[in-house]
Amino acid sequence: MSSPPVVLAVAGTDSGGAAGLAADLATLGALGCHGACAVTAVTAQDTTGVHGIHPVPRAVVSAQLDAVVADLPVSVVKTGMLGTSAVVRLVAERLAHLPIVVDPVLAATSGAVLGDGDVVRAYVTQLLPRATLATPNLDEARALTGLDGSPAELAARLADLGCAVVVTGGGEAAADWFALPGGPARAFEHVRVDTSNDHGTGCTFASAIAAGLANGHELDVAIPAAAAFVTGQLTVSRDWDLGRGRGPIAHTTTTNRTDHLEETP
Ligand SMILES: Nc1ncnc2c1ncn2[C@@H]1O[C@H](COP(=O)(O)OP(=O)(O)O)[C@@H](O)[C@H]1O
Ligand SMILES: Cc1ncc(COP(=O)(O)OP(=O)(O)O)c(N)n1
Repeated sequence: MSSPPVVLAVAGTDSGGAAGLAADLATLGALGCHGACAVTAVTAQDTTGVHGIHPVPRAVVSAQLDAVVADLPVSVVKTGMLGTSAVVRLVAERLAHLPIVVDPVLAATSGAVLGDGDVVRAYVTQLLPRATLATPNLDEARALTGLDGSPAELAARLADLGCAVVVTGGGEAAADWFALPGGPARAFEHVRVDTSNDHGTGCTFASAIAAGLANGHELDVAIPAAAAFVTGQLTVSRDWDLGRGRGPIAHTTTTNRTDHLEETP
């Protein structure tokens, strides 16, 4: 049997298991990839919000990147919460030879700040010009551009930094806006799931795109396929009742596998 493609997720942890590395590794595994990881921050987080953030020192993030890249054939890098401008610069310097999908995490849905002004500047000047794709939501696109335009305008403006961009349309919108450098944005429309169990959608979406690229697909295939994956997982968790806040998008598979239990004597 051939080995799966390897995707390196560089991101923070969510103790509630909805967003961050929990979402990344579950999504990568579900989509046929081996997920390696470098932890950038530990958050005390649940469905109601972020209660504490502990950034991992740059040297410890660096050691994790070195260990993975020296040993595993990484095809694609996916970044989530990087936490500090030093870690944004580190990723830009150390991993620029690989395709990078950047989810520029600046805030959680609850409003908690996961990246400050220095982090925004480091994304704009260091990482986005070296990235393959960035996947900001509308608030993150506004913070990165300093503008208050439409999702299409912001996608096109951000793409001028040198990478492809998808401005995601959570909330009421059922479209994501995709732009390549120098071109206008176009919409990828998809079905909207009516649910409040949507914590972790951004991480799941970006990881699913990274898995699509690692499996050999182009962006214009990987992006709508990732949106379809998110829609499917939101449908699985639509009626769940987990936690007191915005519940997790499903990271389970749609089938409940029990065959391994039946084989146990
Ligand atoms: N209720 C929903 N139904 C279907 N797709 C959704 C829904 N909410 C978000 N998405 C999709 O999930 C992906 C991540 O978007 P978004 O939720 O905006 O990211 P973030 O979690 O970073 O704010 C996008 O493809 C977006 O269109
Ligand atoms: C540790 C950590 N990383 C990223 C996020 C943001 O998650 P995302 O899926 O982009 O968005 P929300 O689910 O918060 O809307 C996070 N909360 N924690």
